[in-house]
Amino acid sequence: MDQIVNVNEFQELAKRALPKMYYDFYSGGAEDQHTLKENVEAFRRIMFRPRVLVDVSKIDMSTRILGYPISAPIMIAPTANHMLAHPEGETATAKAAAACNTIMIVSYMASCTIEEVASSCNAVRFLQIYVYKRRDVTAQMVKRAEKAGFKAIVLTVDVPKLGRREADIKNKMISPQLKNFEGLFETEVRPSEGSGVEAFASRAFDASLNWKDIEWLRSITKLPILVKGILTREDALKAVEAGVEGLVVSNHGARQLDYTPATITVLEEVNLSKLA
Ligand SMILES: Cc1cc2nc3c(=O)[nH]c(=O)nc-3n(C[C@H](O)[C@H](O)[C@H](O)COP(=O)(O)O)c2cc1C
Ligand SMILES: CCCCC(=O)C(=O)O
Repeated sequence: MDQIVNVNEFQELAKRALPKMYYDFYSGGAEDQHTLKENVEAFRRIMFRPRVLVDVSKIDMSTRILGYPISAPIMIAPTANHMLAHPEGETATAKAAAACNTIMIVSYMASCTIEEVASSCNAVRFLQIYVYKRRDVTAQMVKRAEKAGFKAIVLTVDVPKLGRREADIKNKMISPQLKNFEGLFETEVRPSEGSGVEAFASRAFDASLNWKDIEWLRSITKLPILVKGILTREDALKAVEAGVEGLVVSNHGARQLDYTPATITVLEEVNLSKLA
């Protein structure tokens, strides 16, 4: 770790350290993985236009998200199953967020419980949620997050069905039972063929989720609501109409629908300050 000088080097180290099934789950995209490549390539096409002889002896990149100060406009996106990579799981990620003065969005599919993450440090935390057909289970998670001092709910809206992740299908990827749902809901599914994560998602996720359900979410929580997975101006406008407190423009790291544009390329289209 001491030898790392470029963040991209982490990927090669992770490949060496992790079982193939888990490395493929973390690093893979859906279908042809066209959008996965585009997410990187589109960033590469953006070049700097440097201006010189400006006093940069003091730089302040801090900003605020929902009123919470963060040291730079970088937050931790919700990602499932951190314990597949490290025994401390999301509690270690939360400590890193606290050390960097940023916000962690804890995944609904986290390996550690909401309460474990909350008591590990004082990072500002939001909870990402999926909506299960068993709405009572989702409602319970939201209540637990409120009680544990989470500051917002991030509703991920781009998984009506799990993306077709071909590596997970080939590896017969199994995600171990998630502690948050112990005694409530079985999350470890072992199909005889294909991806256990996909089999779980099609059993659990509510594919009927739609804009009206923002009202349902509003009725069960006082926390601010962010919608994650917007890629078009039309949907950004609908989210504003639905009265949410924020949007996360995202193609889910190319893990959902393939052949969507790279997220960075739609930011301008979705720019809220330009929405009329
Ligand atoms: C291994 C992995 C697991 C993920 N799990 C979740 C998840 O549980 N919930 C979610 O909303 N997004 C999940 N994502 C998507 C990320 O939150 C994020 O959208 C993606 O890494 C791309 O970043 P961007 O949205 O900032 O472009 C996951 C991504 C990866 C790589
Ligand atoms: C069953 C959902 C898995 C978490 C997720 O959102 C992802 O892997 O992208």
